[in-house]
Amino acid sequence: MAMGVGDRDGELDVEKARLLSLAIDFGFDEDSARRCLDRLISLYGDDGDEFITVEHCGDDFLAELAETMNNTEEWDDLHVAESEACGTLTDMFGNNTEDGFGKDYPKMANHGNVSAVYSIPSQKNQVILELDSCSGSESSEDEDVLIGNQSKRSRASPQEMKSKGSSFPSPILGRYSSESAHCKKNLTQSSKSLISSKRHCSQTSGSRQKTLSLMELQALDDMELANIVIFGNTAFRPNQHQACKASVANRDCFVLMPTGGGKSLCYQLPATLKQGVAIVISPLLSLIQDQILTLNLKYGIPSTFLNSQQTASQAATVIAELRKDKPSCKLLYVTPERIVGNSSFMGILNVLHRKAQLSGFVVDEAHCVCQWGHDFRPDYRKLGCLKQNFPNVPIMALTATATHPVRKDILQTLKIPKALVLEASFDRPNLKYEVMMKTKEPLKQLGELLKDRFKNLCGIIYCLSKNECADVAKYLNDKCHIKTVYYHAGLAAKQRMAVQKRWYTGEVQVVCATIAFGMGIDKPDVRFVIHNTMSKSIESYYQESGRAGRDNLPSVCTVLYTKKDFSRIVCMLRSGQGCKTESFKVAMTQARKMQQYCELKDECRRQTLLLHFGESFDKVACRNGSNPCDNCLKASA
Ligand SMILES: Nc1ncnc2c1ncn2[C@@H]1O[C@H](COP(=O)(O)OP(=O)(O)OP(=O)(O)O)[C@@H](O)[C@H]1O
Ligand SMILES: [Mg+2]
Repeated sequence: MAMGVGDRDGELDVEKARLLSLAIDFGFDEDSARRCLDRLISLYGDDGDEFITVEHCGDDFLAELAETMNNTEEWDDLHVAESEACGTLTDMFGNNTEDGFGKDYPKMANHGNVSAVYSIPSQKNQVILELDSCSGSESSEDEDVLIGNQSKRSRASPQEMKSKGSSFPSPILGRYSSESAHCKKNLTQSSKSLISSKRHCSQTSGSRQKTLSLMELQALDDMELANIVIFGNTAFRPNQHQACKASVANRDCFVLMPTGGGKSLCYQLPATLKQGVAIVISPLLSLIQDQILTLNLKYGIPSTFLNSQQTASQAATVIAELRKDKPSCKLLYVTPERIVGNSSFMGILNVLHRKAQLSGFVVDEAHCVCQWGHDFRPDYRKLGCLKQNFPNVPIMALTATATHPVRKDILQTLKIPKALVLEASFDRPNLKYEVMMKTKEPLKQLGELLKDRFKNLCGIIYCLSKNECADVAKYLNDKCHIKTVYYHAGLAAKQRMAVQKRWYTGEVQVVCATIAFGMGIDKPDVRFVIHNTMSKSIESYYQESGRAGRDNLPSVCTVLYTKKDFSRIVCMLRSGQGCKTESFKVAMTQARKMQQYCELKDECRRQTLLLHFGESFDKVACRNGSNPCDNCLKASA
């Protein structure tokens, strides 16, 4: 039946009212929304019904509205951080080198003095393995091995372990032999410092300390031993051992673990034990930088990288290393662009494979494969070429953020349908989730929150834009006398490094940052993560808030929320996605879910987060746990 003019007018009014309330609900002001809507309707035709019959006109309207807002906030440009990350790596590894790892590597490795360059090891609590040599004899039969959470001062080499009766594959022994003398010396000194280090440990961490008898030591398999000796961990976390075993058995494997769950170990450890080189595909140079520094400087595992921003001679050095009969590097990090459509690199992989020196592929942050994921990288989509070209080389894919459809897509795209799927719970029981409505004076509210609840504690305050970072930090410093630094990709690389260092060393406890701060951040004792503006998706929120409490001690994740912030997110998404309507719509759907999380009145926030990743979770566990979310706390009051 044809629609009459009156019907159409009525429908248009209803639709206009719906769109206006949508805009208001998303935090836009009513006048701007009304002006924008009238303009759109007149653009679409005399009576405007062409506009309202367009599917998803709500998204189009919001996109248009976002553009008319002339938002002047400076969103962060992660590409800047990326190119500078490469600069840092190049500085460190480029100046030399016969072995492809840079002349500074052995020097820094021996002194363990990395904090001057980058702030990793001195912050790590757990890297140590000490032999209690009170007896004065290094090879004494009844010596125990003490492992625990202490600052890094000495480390036993696998040779030391072997002299105690354990077996260890020769490639490792060979590599560690140069460190042996250094380690032995430290070991004889260790008894003196043992008591003080025990005291230190009990003060700094709630983690267990454990003493292994020789019998226990001998019962360990190579992987368990490497976990202790090389990585300084007391034990495996859930699924790590299985993942390592799958890799050593050349089986494809898909590892799903929460942020900070310890995914890196799942491929770094087997790569160290296996013959040849593991190729690690990672999406960001800054992540690669972090990993390379940690592997070389902290664990002494030779690792290197190839990327498009290296000079020809730097790349040639790495390639020459790979062409050796037995390359000494154990892990080679590349961005996906290096693999996809790069025939010369494929040639190098072929040669490695023929020499039986290609130990496996690792696809880190594997959710980037997925088009509707939050960090889609088109070249990740083409990584199916790995299995096609090297069907017998195992692939390990890892991610912290994957809903069920995303997981399926990852396995399909990488062509590893039969991969062993290792899925740990995404729950982080030590994190308390809460949302607070912003008051009329949100900065004052933030200052009071920090003073009342997080005094002298280390934390991150996430902001949406560069200006917001600087403004919030200024307010906290000037008005609240809380020492605060800020960090975004617009700062020069040197400034960013300096900020990170001040925060890592505890000189400053609070950092206001955009999402540029976080890639590779691995500080164990972050006690709070406050979102001064909500994240753009649940996935991003889970990842950002997940930087709290990596030491498993209680920590708080707070969102300060107001509807108006959602309109800022829409503006950001609009300017970020440009005219790509489809991706804008996907991004909007994700942002709406985040908004729903913020607006939950009674539902358990932990359950909502986990449900988003397809994990069913009984909210009673949150309510009865030691860190219930704000809604569960309210319910049990
Ligand atoms: N078995 C273990 N025992 C103690 N600490 C561990 C263990 N495994 C990993 N860790 C530590 O946990 C921290 C987080 O590890 P890692 O960076 O691998 O996490 P991730 O799962 O890759 O996190 P993200 O999702 O943020 O990338 C690191 O400091 C690492 O040294
Ligand atoms: Mg990781």
